[in-house]
Amino acid sequence: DGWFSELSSMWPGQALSLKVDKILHQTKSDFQDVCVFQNEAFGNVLVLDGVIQCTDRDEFSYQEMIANLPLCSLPYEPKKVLVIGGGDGGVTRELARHKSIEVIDQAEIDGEVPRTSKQFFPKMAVGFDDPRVNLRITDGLKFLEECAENTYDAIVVDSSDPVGPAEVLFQRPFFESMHRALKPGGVVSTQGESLWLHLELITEVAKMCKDVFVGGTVNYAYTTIPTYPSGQIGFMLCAKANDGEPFSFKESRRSPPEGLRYYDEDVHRAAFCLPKFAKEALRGH
Ligand SMILES: NCCCN[C@H]1CC[C@H](NCCCN)CC1
Repeated sequence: DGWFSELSSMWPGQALSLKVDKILHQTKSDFQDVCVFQNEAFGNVLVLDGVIQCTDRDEFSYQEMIANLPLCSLPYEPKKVLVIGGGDGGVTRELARHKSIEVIDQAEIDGEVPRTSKQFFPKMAVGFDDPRVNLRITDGLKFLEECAENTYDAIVVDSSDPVGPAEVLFQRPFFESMHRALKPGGVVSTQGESLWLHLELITEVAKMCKDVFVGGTVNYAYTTIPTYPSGQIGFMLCAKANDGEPFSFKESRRSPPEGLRYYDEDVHRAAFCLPKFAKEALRGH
């Protein structure tokens, strides 16, 4: 039997390998290679351009955290949220657990991803079945530039890495368009890469976010997830200023929805406890 190794210039000299029990799907969309294979340890594995996106066994860690760290930090009930990316549907599933939400808009650039997820990851694609979800196959940056200001309580950016279609989602114009689209006090949660692999990038993004979210709050948090390089991944969390109202992501203010397996209040607090080398880098000294 063959093995899949996640070789990438983004993490030189290292690569997670997973045994390929069976290749279930392989295609090339307008944007990227799409592959699904079966692995005895993690179930179905989704790979885009050779990079692991999610697996049956551990996807809940990332999806629950990227959605609940921002939403449970809000001091009020969110009504309108936006997902950029997230074509596998997992983040949408987690947002839909929040009953106060009335509208979940979603902009995913590659229609092949939801199509593939519906066929091979039904437990994630279930997110798209919720009547509040408006999935559009479109470029997230363009979607944001066209949406009215002060529209969303929360925006979740479930992106791939800053190589390929998602590169623009790590740059200033994109964060400025999110800031404009958020209501005062609104929050953003983005796929924020790993402290062990991309601390310089994370530090640059954090600095840029503090400039864009002037008067607001920017924090980095992380979760453990075995199938991402270094076994963990982080989230950049930004809150738009709201008339000088104090705000912090570090305490959850709303109780978590039912049915979670990773996120709770303790995990919320712990997610912001960074190792010394990262704290110092992010504090800018
Ligand atoms: N909805 C799940 C998709 C999550 N996106 C992935 C997050 C991890 C990333 N590689 C790991 C990067 C190394 N820090 C690929 C996209």
